[in-house]
Amino acid sequence: MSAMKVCVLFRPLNSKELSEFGDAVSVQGINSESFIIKDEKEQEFDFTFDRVFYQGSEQADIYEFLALPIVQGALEAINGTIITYGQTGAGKTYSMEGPSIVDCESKKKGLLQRVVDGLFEAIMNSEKPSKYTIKLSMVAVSNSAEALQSLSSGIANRAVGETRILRLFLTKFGKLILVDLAGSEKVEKTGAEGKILEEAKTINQSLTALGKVINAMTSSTQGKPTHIPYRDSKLTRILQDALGGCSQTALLCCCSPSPSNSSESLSTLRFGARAKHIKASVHVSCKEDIDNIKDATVYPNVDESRERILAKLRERMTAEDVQLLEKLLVLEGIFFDPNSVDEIEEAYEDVTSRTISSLHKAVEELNTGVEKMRRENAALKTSLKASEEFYQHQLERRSLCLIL
Ligand SMILES: Nc1ncnc2c1ncn2[C@@H]1O[C@H](COP(=O)(O)OP(=O)(O)OP(=O)(O)O)[C@@H](O)[C@H]1O
Repeated sequence: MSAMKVCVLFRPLNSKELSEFGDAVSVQGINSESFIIKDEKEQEFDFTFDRVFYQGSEQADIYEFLALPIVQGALEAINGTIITYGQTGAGKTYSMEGPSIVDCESKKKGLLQRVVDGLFEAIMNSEKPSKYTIKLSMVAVSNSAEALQSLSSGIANRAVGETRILRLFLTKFGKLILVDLAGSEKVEKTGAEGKILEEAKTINQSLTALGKVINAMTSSTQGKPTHIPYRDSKLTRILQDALGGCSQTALLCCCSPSPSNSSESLSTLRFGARAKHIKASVHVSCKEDIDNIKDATVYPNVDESRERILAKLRERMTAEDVQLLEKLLVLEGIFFDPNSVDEIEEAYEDVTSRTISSLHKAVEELNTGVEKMRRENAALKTSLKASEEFYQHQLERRSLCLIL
């Protein structure tokens, strides 16, 4: 089984598509996993995914297949990520949030509401609900309604068109990330100008970076470690855990079934097909990590959490290096929440990369210095040789005079 669960959703035809093409569709279902799609030239392409949700599918079915195992995993300390991908208007936000986060008919609730409800329900039904704390980016929330209200107001404050990333942290347990990616269509098709064009370009850059990461992860390397360019964009950095770490990830590729959008749908499906090939082997270390987390004792206060993080760093570095790193973090003005292992790791990564680049700079300077000294040395040798020849010549002349 692939490490990433990849599903496809075909939303219902919208009124524009219906008026232009009637009820014509480019998709022909084979079964719940496979279908055929025709491009503009009527060429057929067949695809198979973990599950295909055709027009008229229930939001509850998508949640149960795609997200429920991730919610259950979060309670078992496995990080989870759910991503919706596809062109503008393909149904990403509808799948994630339904028509509205709060005040939503229960049948139409999206993945977000169902994940939050599912999480609180599982916690309330657990033997010891008090051992769980849920944080929404860093704000503690105590029930589903409070969480959804905060998410709803947070979402209302975001610009339309950008990628929305929602993070839910279960302190001491898993972290859940829900990502509603920005539209994946080509910039030209949006007809964007000015500020919107600039925004579209940034979106394209982060989607390109995501594509590059997935390509790097799925390229055959014949046993050689491949460089995965996670740091190329904020999006791929945030998704680093989801794509390469100890995590369960689900990707919902949202498509229009209309022939008018077949080329964009095909590009979304090809992206999904590529993501499906991310090897399960990148998750091999997961089991051990999860067992370690499960076995770990509960750390009730900040000092103990900090100690746990430092202990983790000590495993990789000498005590002296850890002390230096602590000092460096303060000097560099990198502040972090001592409760969050992720943040300290990010800070650690930042310091490491900065240290590496200063080392690179120092090596470059040294090389320049060495080169300069080499040139000076060569020049000295040449002038020494010239002096030797001069004196030799003088000596020979004097000897000649003496003989004469
Ligand atoms: N499964 C669905 N059932 C009914 N209506 C849907 C469904 N999916 C999408 N729609 C409708 O299609 C329209 C566009 O959907 P949506 O806003 O989710 O697109 P999107 O992919 O998030 O676009 P953008 O990238 O612009 O955010 C909305 O009016 C939404 O109500």
